[in-house]
Amino acid sequence: MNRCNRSSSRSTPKLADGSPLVTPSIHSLLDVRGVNKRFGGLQALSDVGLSIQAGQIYGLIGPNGAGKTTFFNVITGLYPPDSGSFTLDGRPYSPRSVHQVTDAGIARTFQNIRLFGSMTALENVMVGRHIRSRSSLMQTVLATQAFKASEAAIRNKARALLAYVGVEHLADKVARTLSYGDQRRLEIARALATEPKLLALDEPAAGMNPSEKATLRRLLEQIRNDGISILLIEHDVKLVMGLCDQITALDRGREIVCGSPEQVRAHPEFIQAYLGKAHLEPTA
Ligand SMILES: Nc1ncnc2c1ncn2[C@@H]1O[C@H](COP(=O)(O)OP(=O)(O)OP(=O)(O)O)[C@@H](O)[C@H]1O
Repeated sequence: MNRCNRSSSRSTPKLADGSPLVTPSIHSLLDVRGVNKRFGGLQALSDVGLSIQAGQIYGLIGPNGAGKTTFFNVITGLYPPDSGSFTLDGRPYSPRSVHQVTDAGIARTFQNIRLFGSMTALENVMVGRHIRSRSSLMQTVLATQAFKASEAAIRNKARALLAYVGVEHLADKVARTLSYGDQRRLEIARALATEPKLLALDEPAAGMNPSEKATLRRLLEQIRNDGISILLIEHDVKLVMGLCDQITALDRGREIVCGSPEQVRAHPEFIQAYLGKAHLEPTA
């Protein structure tokens, strides 16, 4: 059962008279319940769920082998679940294929970066943008005025997205020559090009140095402030605790705790999963 407290832990900014700066639009964006997934004899997920409110950064954490990537892959259409129900933006949602997931409004990045290595940074983002292009095959073949205008718009939007994630100066560089941190940001730009409601990031800070992590954190906060919700798997607990509104911690395929960073940090099973039993035993 998903025991998560569904309200956001962050308070709405207030004006001097105490009224809210913006009218909070709290509604459930993604609701996932009762997901089970078995690989042969291994129960990788047991009755796992989560509820992401619009405007939240939601963290999925847990030790190695906890089931985070499996759950992510189920939500993003890579693995069919054995059971589970899904609602996105109030509508039933079937994550049956990557295309269906993108059309529904979820974009993702991968633990092992999956860029088109021999294409430029700009071309990589244009590929993501083409998914939203309205050009028909005939327009493409005939290279009509409408098609040319659409291509120019896609190029401009892709450039704007590179600027948004801070790598516009690398637009014409071949993707595989970019630094690790820049490749991760490029992957985020490509995912944003599909205009998602929810951006799902699998270990976005992996391999980053502290300064790259600080830049990433600012970027993710910016994306959230611009109205796109985020689900992230991340091993850097400090980053997750500082960034996320709500967190689910998994261990051995089941939810051990779900709540605000403070609630998760204080939970005995979370402490045990991360620090081992010794930490819980009272000192003499
Ligand atoms: N395709 C698969 N076939 C068989 N077993 C799998 C498959 N994918 C994952 N598993 C197993 O399911 C369990 C959960 O793995 P998963 O990768 O989801 O964990 P994780 O929490 O993402 O771990 P990590 O932090 O190391 O990436 C592990 O025991 C793993 O070996």
